[in-house]
Amino acid sequence: MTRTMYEKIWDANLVHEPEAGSPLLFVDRHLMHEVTSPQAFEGLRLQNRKVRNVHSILGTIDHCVPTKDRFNIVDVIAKKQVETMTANCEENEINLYGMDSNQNGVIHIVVPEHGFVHPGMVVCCGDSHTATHGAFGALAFGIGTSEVEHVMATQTLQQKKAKTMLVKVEGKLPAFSTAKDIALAIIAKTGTAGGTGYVMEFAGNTITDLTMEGRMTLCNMAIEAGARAGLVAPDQVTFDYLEGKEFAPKGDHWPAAVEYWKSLRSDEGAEFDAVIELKAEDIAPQVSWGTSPEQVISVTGVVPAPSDFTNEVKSQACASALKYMALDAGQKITDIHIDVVFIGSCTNGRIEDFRAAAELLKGKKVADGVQAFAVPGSFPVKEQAEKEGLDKIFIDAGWEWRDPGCSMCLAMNGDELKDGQRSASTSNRNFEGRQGKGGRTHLVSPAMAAAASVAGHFVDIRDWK
Ligand SMILES: CC(C)[C@H](C(=O)O)[C@@H](O)C(=O)O
Ligand code: SF4
Repeated sequence: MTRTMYEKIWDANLVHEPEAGSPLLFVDRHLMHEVTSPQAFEGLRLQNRKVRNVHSILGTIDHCVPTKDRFNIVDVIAKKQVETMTANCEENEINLYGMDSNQNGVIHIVVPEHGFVHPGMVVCCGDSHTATHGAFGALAFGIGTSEVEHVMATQTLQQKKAKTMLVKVEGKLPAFSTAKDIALAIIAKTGTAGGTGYVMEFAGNTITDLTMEGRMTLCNMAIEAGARAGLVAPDQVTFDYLEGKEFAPKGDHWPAAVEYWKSLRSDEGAEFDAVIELKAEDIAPQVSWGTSPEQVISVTGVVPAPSDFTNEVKSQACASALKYMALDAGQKITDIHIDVVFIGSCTNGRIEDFRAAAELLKGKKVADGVQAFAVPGSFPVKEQAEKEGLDKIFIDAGWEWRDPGCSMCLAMNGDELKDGQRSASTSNRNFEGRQGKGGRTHLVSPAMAAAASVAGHFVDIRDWK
C-alpha cells in the first residue's frame, strides 16, 4: 500500500494505539524555551518524576531577551522566566544555549544550526512555530505546557491522527518573490482555518528549488494556515545542509541515515485527503493588510472592501480589520505609509533574509521618521552577517543592528510598537496588539521590508530603484 510521508513517520513512531482515546507517539526531539517550560518542570518536581531523556532536549532563551543591553531584563515576570529556565536546565543537565552562550537565539533558528532535527523524527516544543522543523521532513508539533510535562516524563505524546493535505507549487517564482510570499499566498488561498486537522506536505518544483532557509520559512507559517504541521520531503538540499553539523549522524551512520531519509518521501500515487495547487508565476510579493495572516494581497493590489467578501464572517472580519488598521477600502497597498520596520523572527531571521534585505539597502537611507530594526535570529546568524559586512550596510542605511531574540515579533522583551504605529514586519502574525498595544502590523518578506524602510511606504520592489 502506498503511504504519504506523514504516514511513514507516524507508523515509525507509533508506540501504542488504544481502542479508545488518542494514539501515543514516540518523541525524538524536544525543544524548549523559557515561556512554556517552567510549569512543566514544576509539575515534574511535584510528582517526584525525572526528565526521561535529557539528551533529547535542546533549549534556548529567546522570547524575553532584550535585543539591546540583553542582560538588563526590566520586566519582573520575564526576568523570572529566564532565571527559572536557566536553573531548570542546570539542575536537569539539559543542553541550554542560554543568555551567555554565543549560540543563543530564537529556538527555531538555533536548533537547525546544530543539526539537531533529522528527517523522520517526531519533534515537539511548547511553541506553535515548531512547524518550522518540518522543512527537514520531520513531524514537528507545537504543544501545550501540560504536554511539555508529559513529553519530559514519558518521551511520548498523545496525538490524534491528522488528515493529509498536499500543497503543490510548480513553476518559477517571479523576481523578488520568496518563500515568505509563497507562505502568505497559500494562507490567502486556504484561510487561517483551511489547514485545520491536516498536516500539510509542501511539494512541487518551486518547493524543491528552495534553500533550507526558504523551506523553514514556509513550514514555519504552516501553523498560520491552521495546519498541525508542515512537511517538505528530504532531498540532497537537506542532506547537504545537515552533513557535518554537530548533531548530524557521523561516520558509517551518515550513509545509513541518508538511505533511510530517502525512503521517507511520499510514495508515487500516495493518496492525500486534500490537494491544493498554486502556480509560482502567480505569486507576486505579498503584503498583509488586516489582522489575520489570511488578510493578505499582492503588492500590486488595493485594500479590499467588506463587500468584496461573499462570506459574511470574512466580510465582517474585513470591516473590523480596516478599522483597527486605520485603512480605507480601495487604498493602494503602495500608498500605505509605515513607521517601523522589523527584519527578524523565526520566520525570516536567517542569513539569507539579511542578505536579501542588504542587497536592496546598499547605498540607501531609511525615510525620515522611519525606525528600522535588524534582529538576527541567532548569534551565529549575526556573526555570519557581520563577516559578510551586512551589518555595515544596515547601519549605514540608518538601521539598528541588534542582538538576537524574538524581539518585535511579539511584544515581550521591550521591543514593541507604540500605540497607533504601523510596521512592515517579516514575522508571522499580525493579530491585534501582537507587536504592542494598538500596533498595526503588515507581514512582508525581508526584501519588501527593506524597500519600505527607504521609501517610507510599501513599494513593488520589482520596479523600484
Ligand atoms: C510564547 C509562545 C508560546 C508563542 C507560540 O506558541 O507561538 C510564541 O512563540 C508566538 O509566536 O506567539
Ligand atoms: S520569533 Fe516570534 S514566532 Fe518565533 S518563536 Fe519567537 S515569538 Fe514565536
